[in-house]
Amino acid sequence: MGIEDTLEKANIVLLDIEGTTTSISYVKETLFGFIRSNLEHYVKTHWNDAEFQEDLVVLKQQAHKDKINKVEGLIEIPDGSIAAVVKNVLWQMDLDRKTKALKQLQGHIMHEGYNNGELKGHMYPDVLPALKSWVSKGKKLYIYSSGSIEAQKLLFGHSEEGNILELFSGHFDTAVGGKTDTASYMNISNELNCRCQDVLFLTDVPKEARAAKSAGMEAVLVVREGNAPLSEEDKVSFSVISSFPMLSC
Ligand SMILES: CSCCC(=O)C(=O)COP(=O)(O)O
Ligand SMILES: [Mg+2]
Repeated sequence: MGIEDTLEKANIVLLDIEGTTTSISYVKETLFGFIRSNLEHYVKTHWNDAEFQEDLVVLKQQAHKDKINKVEGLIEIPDGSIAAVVKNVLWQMDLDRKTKALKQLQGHIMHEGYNNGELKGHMYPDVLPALKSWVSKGKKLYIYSSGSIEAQKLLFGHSEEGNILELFSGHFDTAVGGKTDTASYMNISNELNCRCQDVLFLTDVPKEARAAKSAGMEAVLVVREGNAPLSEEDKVSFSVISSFPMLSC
């Protein structure tokens, strides 16, 4: 099967963000840099907000789980300690953890940056024209990212190219499961009421591509400047593209 047939066969395109639509440096340096710089101030000024109190409950639940699992380096969160919350979040960010607790709070902190114009979601220049063309051909587009659905909507709702949310038919985050778990892709196909074979998943991470493929989806690896290099085995196992139009007929 040629690479163009891969897109032709799929009714649904499921897209990863970091390393696929958007540079890793935007996520790691700009977005996470904004969160690191604003974290302490955010925690202090939102401490009594209902939304932050909910985030705190989830952070504490995660810390409790980490304690039971003897996670190395864990920063515990005693009641009322702003400093411990900040340290715990920075520790999780240093490890690039994908916990619900971290991603939920990150989404809430970045909200302010997108709303005041300090943050604009990065997209590679080939992404928007390709997405428009795929939608015009009847494809349905969905996002699946470790970033919370709220963070996904902020990025594409305040992108460098404007609000492009209308191109997407829906969003998934780790509420359906982790991105390297096969079951997550089955959960997505169940939620979309489609067969896994109808879905093409685009990602930069071979483990995610393997999980999607094990579920029965088609998966294509995306290489972008700054992404981790692919192994020879990955290059043999998957089609590899360096820009989205490489999939279009
Ligand atoms: C939605 S923007 C923030 C992305 C993020 O938090 C992250 O961990 C990247 O995850 P992805 O699954 O898009 O590689
Ligand atoms: Mg990625």
